[in-house]
Amino acid sequence: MALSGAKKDGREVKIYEYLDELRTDLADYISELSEASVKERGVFAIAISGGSLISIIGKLCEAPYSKTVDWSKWYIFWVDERVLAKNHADSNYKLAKDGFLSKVPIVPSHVHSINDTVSAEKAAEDYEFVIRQLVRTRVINVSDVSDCPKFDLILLGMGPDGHIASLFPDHSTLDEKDEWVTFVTDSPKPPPERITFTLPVINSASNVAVVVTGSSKAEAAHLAIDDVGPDYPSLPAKMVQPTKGKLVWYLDNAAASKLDCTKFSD
Ligand SMILES: O=C(O)[C@H](O)[C@@H](O)[C@H](O)[C@H](O)COP(=O)(O)O
Repeated sequence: MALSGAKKDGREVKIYEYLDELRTDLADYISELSEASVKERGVFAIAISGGSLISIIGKLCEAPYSKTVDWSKWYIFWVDERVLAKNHADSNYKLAKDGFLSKVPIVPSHVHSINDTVSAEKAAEDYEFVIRQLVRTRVINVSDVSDCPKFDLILLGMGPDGHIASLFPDHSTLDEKDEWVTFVTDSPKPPPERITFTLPVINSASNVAVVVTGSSKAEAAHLAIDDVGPDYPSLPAKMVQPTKGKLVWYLDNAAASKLDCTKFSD
C-alpha cells in the first residue's frame, strides 16, 4: 500500500514499502496515461531516462500490460542519452532495448534514439531536429504556453546529487531557455558526453514521473520535495515543476526516509 500525499502545489508523492508495489503502481499509471492519450490523440509520446528506471518499468513487459497496452501507438524518446555507440554497455538505448523495448511490440520506426555517429553537440542538434519534425506532424503535442514539445509522459530518475536527465547541479545547462535539447561534455557522472532535454521541455510535459529508490537519494529527495527554503536554488530535481502538467514522485521507503511526511495533505 502506498502512503500517498498530495501537496499544496499539485505534486503527488507516493511512497512504497515494497519495490514490486511501486513497479506495479507505476506500470498501472503508465498504461492509464497511454490509454487516455491514444483515445484523445491517437498516439502516446513517452520520453525515458536511463539508470534503474528501466528495470522498474520492465514490469510493463509482463501480463496484463504486455497484452493490454496499445504498443503500436507508442513513440519512444530519450530524455537524456550518453553519446556512445548504441551497442555500448553504457548506452541508455541499449539498456532500454535489452530491458524493455525488445520485449514488447513497439514499432521499430517509432523508437527515436540519438545519432550515435557524431559529436555530443551535433547529436543534440540532430535530436532536436527530429523532435521538431514530429511536433510538426503532431506525433508530439505542442505546449500552448511555451511552444515547447509537450510529451505525454516524461519518466525521470534522480541521482544522489539531485540530478535528473543529464542536468547536473550548478551546471550552465540548467539555464538553457532556447534549445529543446542540449549537450554536456563534462558530466560528473560518467560517461562525460551526453545530450539532454532542457528544463523548459521537461516542464512542458503533460505528465512527469520521477522514480527514486535507495537511501543514497534520501537527502536529495528531501531537498527536492520538502519546502526547505531558497537555499538550494540549483538542485535540478527541485526545478522539475511542470507548468500545466502533473508531477508524481514514486519513492521507496529508503529514498523517502528523510521526507517530512507531516507536511503531506491527502
Ligand atoms: O543516463 C543517466 O545517467 C540518467 O538518465 C540519469 O539521470 C539517471 O536517471 C539518474 O542518474 C538515476 O540513475 P539511477 O536510478 O541508476 O541511480
